[in-house]
Amino acid sequence: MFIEPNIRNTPHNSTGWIEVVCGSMFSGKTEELIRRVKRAKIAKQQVAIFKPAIDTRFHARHVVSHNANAVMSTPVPSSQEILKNIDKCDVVGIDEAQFFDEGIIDVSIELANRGIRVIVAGLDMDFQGKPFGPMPHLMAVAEYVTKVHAICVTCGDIAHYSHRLVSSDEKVVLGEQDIYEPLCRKCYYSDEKPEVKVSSTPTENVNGVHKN
Ligand SMILES: Nc1ncnc2c1ncn2[C@@H]1O[C@H](COP(=O)(O)OP(=O)(O)O)[C@@H](O)[C@H]1O
Ligand SMILES: Cc1cn([C@H]2C[C@H](O)[C@@H](COP(=O)(O)O)O2)c(=O)[nH]c1=O
Ligand SMILES: [Zn+2]
Repeated sequence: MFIEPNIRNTPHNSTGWIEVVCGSMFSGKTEELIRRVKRAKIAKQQVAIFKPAIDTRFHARHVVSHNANAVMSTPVPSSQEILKNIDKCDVVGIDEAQFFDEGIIDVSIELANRGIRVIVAGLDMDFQGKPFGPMPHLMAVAEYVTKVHAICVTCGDIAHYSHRLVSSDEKVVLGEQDIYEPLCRKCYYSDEKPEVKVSSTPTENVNGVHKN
């Protein structure tokens, strides 16, 4: 379990840093982000949480985990909006970071250089097993990287991949268990993995984002 190196910014350790929490879908990234943020609040720290505006699956103004744990957040259309929405705060949480533009890297560095603890959660890989958006760069510049894992729905092993169950080559297709399942390496690369369903017609298309 991740233990905060300096939970309190005393005059002796008033430096910022970047933490990345990454893994497949259902691996507990959001739960871990919420856990860290709640502990910061218990330590009477000022916390601000952001998520990309396209991610409205559960709630527009909350970051919500798959087991219904939730904290208030500000949806923003771009990474620059995070800087505009920061007042006085000690900790900034960013969920679904894979959906942000590349500017999220400099924004995270800028915040950490200002003395803020930045906690970034996101998918390390897309459904094809390719690095997702700004995540690899964020992992490189972070002081701390935590990889979390789901349970493979086929064999019960540790899952590292998000297998898409509908046929679409779009990088971004928002969805849940109906569209994705977490698989371990062996099951993901197996020829016997569950067949991809014929593409369903997207019900919504916001800025090129399909929402099934
Ligand atoms: N196959 C699975 N493996 C692990 N957790 C799962 C699985 N399917 C559903 N869950 C639920 O998902 C929760 C994690 O949700 P969440 O933090 O939102 O994950 P993430 O943000 O990584 O998608 C777990 O605590 C568990 O209740
Ligand atoms: C693998 C993969 C996922 N997505 C989408 C599906 C969900 O809406 C989010 C991930 O949410 P979670 O909090 O990690 O469960 O991302 C996508 O658009 N493209 C992909 O390849
Ligand atoms: Zn497996």
